[in-house]
Amino acid sequence: MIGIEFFLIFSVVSLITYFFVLYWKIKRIHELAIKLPGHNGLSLLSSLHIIVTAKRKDYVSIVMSYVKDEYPMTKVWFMNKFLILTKDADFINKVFNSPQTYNKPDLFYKGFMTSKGLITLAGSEHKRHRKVLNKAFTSKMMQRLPEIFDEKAKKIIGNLSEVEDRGEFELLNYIGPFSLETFGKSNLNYEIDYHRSEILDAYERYSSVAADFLPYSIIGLSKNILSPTKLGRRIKEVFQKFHIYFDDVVKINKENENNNMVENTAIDILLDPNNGFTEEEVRDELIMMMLGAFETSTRIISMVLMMVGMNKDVQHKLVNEIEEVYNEDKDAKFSADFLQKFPYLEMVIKETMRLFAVVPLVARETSDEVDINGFLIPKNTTILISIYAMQRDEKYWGSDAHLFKPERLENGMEFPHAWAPFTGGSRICIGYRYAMMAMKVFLINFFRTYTVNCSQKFEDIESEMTMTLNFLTGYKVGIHKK
Ligand code: HEM
Repeated sequence: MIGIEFFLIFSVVSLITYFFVLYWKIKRIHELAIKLPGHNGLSLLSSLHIIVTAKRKDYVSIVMSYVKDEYPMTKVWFMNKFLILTKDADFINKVFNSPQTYNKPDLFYKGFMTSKGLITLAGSEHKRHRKVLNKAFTSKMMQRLPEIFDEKAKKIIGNLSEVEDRGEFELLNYIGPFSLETFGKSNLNYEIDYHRSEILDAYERYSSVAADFLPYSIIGLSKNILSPTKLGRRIKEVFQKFHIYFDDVVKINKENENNNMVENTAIDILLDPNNGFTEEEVRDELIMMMLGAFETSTRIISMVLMMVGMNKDVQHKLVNEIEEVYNEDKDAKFSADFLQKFPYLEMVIKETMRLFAVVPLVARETSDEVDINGFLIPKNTTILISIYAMQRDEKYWGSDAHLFKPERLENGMEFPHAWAPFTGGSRICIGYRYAMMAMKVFLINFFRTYTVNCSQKFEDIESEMTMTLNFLTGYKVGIHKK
């Protein structure tokens, strides 16, 4: 009897102590959180309710409904974890540039992705990797890219002849090879054959497990905890496939050390012993770079073709711009300078990326208390940045913010920080200029050969938000030879 009483008293005292320590730890966070503007936001119960009941396709509208216009942030409590959600351009710009908001939260990134690549690395390790890898993306390195992009674009456009004048077809199957094969040739010194490559199978499995894992990551679970479950085993299998593939790419590069196509590509830099990367770091960087490059570029090119296919006036203007440039010089070769001659094309791409932020939500974690535009944000706060909501905010883009109108960019942007599909600051996408160049080269080649039509109505597009934004309604267009 005494034993049970003692046990009960001990348990109650332990619980009280536990909650007291927890409370003490987060007291300061609470004190600061209360002073931040806005209503107190989501409680634990409402956060849980959303996570349990929401479908993936609802995530976009849920985020949109919680980023309020009247406040620069929405507060969310999850257990003892404090999060803020924001779409405020000035606030976001400061977050991208503050040393105290340099790191990523555990949420999705560390719990799921590989740990030694740029997307997840923290602090000085990230800085070291980034400084070295930046060398693969300098202006000098960019000069060799248009030729590779042009060769691959012409190959894909050749393949498109099998679907020309045959009604609408799914674009991703044709654009995917362009993004993946250019990535292989320019970053891995490796010719990937999209249709025969195991990497595609691994990638498709990855997309599916990443989406399934998302709700678990929000409640703080990592792939290690899930390892005994079916999902855990699927995740392990996907990463094993990536490892086998990239180990092979590394092996081939090492064997061909002396006859590399180009020096200083990403893989050359990673394998250079002077840079001191471990085997695991090399592999993780390659996986992350591929994940960063492939889906994003494929989706944006496809989205641009759909937008142009829906807007005859835009197509007319775009084709005119391209024809005028080539009328002046029929045999013009692609180069960074040459690509400057297509300002309307750039507007069309940027407007598509504004409406459809392919990475809709990014996150940072405060490593210390930090003043962001006059608001003191507590240490260990997760800042969720809704690029999607910011890029559709009427405050920055006017009452027609929800419409596709490349002309709005004619005289530059009134609020340049409100356009951030590659984010900003020191963790801005490393492939920003690479991606813009690749997309331009592909689209110029495309519009010299084909016209495009898309019967879908803009307002009927349904999107889902996982790690990237995806059109649930597909990416269908028809094409006609000019
Ligand atoms: C349209 C195409 C692309 C878009 C929209 C895009 C967007 C992004 C975004 C939003 C981030 C996250 C930055 C952050 O958390 O602040 C990112 C990071 C990254 N992207 Fe891209 N990306 C694209 C293409 C590429 C390409 C072509 C490559 C490689 C060749 C690439 C490699 C990376 C890497 C390695 C990172 C991590 C950078 C770091 O944390 O230092 N991306 N990208």
